[in-house]
Amino acid sequence: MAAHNATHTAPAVEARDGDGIRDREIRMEQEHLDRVYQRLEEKIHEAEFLMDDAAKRGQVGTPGALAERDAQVFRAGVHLNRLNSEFEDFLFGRIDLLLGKDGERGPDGAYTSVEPADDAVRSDEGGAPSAEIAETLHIGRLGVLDADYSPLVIDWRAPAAAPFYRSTPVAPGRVVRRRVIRSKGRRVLGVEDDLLRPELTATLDGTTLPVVGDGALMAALGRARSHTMRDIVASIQAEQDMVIRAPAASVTEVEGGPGTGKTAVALHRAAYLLYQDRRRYAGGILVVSPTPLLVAYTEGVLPSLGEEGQVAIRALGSLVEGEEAADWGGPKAPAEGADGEPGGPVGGDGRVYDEPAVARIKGSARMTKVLRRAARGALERPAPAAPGRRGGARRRDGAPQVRGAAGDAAQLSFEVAGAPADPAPGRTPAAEPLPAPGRPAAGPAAETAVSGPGGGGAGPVTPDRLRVVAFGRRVELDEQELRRIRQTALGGTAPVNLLRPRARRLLLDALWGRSGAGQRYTDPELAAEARQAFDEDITSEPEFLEFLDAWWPELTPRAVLAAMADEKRLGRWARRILTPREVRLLARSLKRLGPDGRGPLSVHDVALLDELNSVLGAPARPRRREVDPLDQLTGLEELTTYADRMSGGRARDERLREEARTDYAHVIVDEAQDLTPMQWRMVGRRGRHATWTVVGDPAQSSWSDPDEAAEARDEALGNRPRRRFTLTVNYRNPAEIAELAAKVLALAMPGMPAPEAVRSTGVVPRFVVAGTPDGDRVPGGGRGAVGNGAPDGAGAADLGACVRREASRLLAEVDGTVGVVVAMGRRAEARAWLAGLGGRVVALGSLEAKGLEYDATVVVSPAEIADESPAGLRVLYVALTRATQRLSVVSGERDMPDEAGVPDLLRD
Ligand SMILES: Nc1ncnc2c1ncn2[C@@H]1O[C@H](COP(=O)(O)OP(=O)(O)OP(=O)(O)O)[C@@H](O)[C@H]1O
Repeated sequence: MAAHNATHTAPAVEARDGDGIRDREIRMEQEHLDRVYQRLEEKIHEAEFLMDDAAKRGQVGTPGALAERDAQVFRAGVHLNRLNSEFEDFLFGRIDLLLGKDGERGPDGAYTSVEPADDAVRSDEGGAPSAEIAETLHIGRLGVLDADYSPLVIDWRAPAAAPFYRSTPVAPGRVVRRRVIRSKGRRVLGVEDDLLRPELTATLDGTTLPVVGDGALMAALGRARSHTMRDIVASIQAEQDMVIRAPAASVTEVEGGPGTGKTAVALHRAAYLLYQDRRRYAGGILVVSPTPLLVAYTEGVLPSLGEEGQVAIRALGSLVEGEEAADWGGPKAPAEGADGEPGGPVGGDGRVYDEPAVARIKGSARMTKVLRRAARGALERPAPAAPGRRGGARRRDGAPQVRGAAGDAAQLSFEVAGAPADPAPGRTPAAEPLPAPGRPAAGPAAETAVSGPGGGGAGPVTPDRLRVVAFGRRVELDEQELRRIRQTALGGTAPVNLLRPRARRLLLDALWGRSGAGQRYTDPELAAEARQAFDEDITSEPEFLEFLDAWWPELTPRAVLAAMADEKRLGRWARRILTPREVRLLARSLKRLGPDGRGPLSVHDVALLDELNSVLGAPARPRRREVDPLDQLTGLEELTTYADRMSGGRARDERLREEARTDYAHVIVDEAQDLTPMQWRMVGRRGRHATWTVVGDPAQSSWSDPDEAAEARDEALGNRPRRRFTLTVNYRNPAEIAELAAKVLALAMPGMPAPEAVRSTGVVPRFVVAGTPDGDRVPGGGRGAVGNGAPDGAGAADLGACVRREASRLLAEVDGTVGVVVAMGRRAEARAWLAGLGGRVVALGSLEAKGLEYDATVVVSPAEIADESPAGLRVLYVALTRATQRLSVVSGERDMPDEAGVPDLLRD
């Protein structure tokens, strides 16, 4: 077994005893747990009394009493909820401590000093050191004080609990013995001790301190895995505890290889921060995970730590309000059948997944500029391919002309004719002449005529002419002038949708200028009045608003993405930024969206939408009152009590706050190595004023350009000071599996140290070759492998049969889960291979395996996984490091296995 530098050491052997001592110790802990539950019950009664009392106060009826009642009900409700929670192991730890140096106690009743008093340890006559235990603390998920305020349980996040995690035999501080208590509900099942001062003869209440068990960490690591992650609160290791309790200020960066507990630590840190400063962090912590699968796997951890609903755990594809990527684990898109080409439509399994070449384009920081240009360019909408008659009473797309009412002070005439955004050189826009003004030149007179919106799913085409008859004169803004106005309005970097008022003003300026009306007034005040009336008349015409809607449409991010599916237009926007091939791939992939922008999104599309959201800006909207459908029916407001209304209002406020939240107090990024530059920009927008915890492993990155991503990461994190930590111990993989994975690490990132595995199972990985008879395998091939020679032209059927056999074998060997990891392109196939084997086995694409773990894994064709993308070797490293107990590697033809079945990539 590999040595490890974690804190749990082999306890002092002489202190061990048989089952008699164990049973006695369990009994003692049971008595303590009974006391804790008795106290909890008292607290529950207290809370219930409070609620009851508060309800009575409500009957008094004064507003002050009602508000007080609300506050009490709220507080008592929260309290009751927490106390009633079913904890699997409410109490899980205990430390026995020497007397503290200064003998002072903190608010929780525990001694505050970390170091022992000078006279805490005596030397007996023979020179053997001995000591009396001065303090015993029990550690649990919540703090519980006795009626006399002495601590029955210390919250695991309290400073007094830190020595439970931090003490090592090298620096034990005051801790003599650390005990992990295994309990379920109200029953203590077992205890596991570590002795941190084995040289000491310690006594508690006059009897020698016994030591029981083989160490809690190993017991925790050996447990079968389910489809959800467990908390590690009972066995957090010292180097992990340093991260969890790191001060929240600035940026905490954590690196560590597979299985070093990065995800676990990040989640425990969220719980710790809430404990430390609930006011600051409540509801304001965002945890970003790469996939919905990882979200589902981890989302039970915080509730198990007593923190429910305070922390938002979101997959990268779900960060934009109202949008969700139809990728793995996310909602399925309606399947259209895969066409096998990069960036093609939806895959056969209804999932939207961008091929690496497309993902690389969409994730690149270069997209920032392309999107900015696209958002401006998409204001112009080309006409449909076959133009109809234009001008006069008809638009060129054939939509009927609309006649509107004339204004009061001035009658105006508009004509709007659609035209392509990019007219062929030399084309002169033709328009029918407008009817002559219907009134004498003494006053402004005209009739109104404007083409209506419509024409194709993409909305109206861009009008290329605006004609107004005002003050008896025809005023016209032609295509060139309109374009000039648009360019002027677009100057600067303000969000496009917010520039509409500016564009409107520039249009009016131009019309006013052309009308020559300004010159008629020598008195500036009269001129200003006339101008105001002119503006009001024009802008009160619905036709003018229609023109504006068509000429400066309010753009949605999806509409802009859809516009980018036009390769020609995209080519213009991406000039000198993307290569023609990239333009082709990108446009092709965006064809998944219809002309109106509707359609399934990939996880990378979501980051593009978020960027567009900020480039476009949301126009201010009049607030709409929320109407209860019942009110609409009855016309009556439902009768509610003051408190009901208050709590309803509170719930609604909370919901609105949650929905609108884009800025968090703390952002935790898991698997940070995988964020593309565009995703960093998206996440960065959610933590502009936040402190950060960023955990990741560069060796597991599936992004092909780490330098570009690092730049975007720096930008998102800003110049806040950073505190760096490295985790070095692999708690997931046994040494036998870690050793094999290290070979791929050496290829993927030469010189990168692999984390040290903390345990060994004695079971070496199995190597199996598809297309060879299963029964012929010879145990004990290279490195203990099992192999049976080269493949005999293994096809997909052979591969499938072989994988199924391996999965069945592993299901019989382990109690928990089995993960079968294949190249992304084989996901649907792999699911079919495993059909009928039950819920313990899962098929995963290599990118989906990120962050997950299984009792056993089957890694299918390392060569296929490695060849799938430029980051393929790192992706393979991820696949090989998912197992907690057993690993089988199945090779196909491409893997070039040797006679022992070991594929080329995994040989020395
Ligand atoms: N101190 C600990 N006590 C018990 N189990 C632990 C401890 N630390 C980590 N583990 C376990 O090790 C496994 C790996 O942890 P985790 O998934 O957090 O690692 P990771 O560094 O995020 O891995 P990866 O980079 O591969 O995603 C989990 O099963 C976790 O519960």
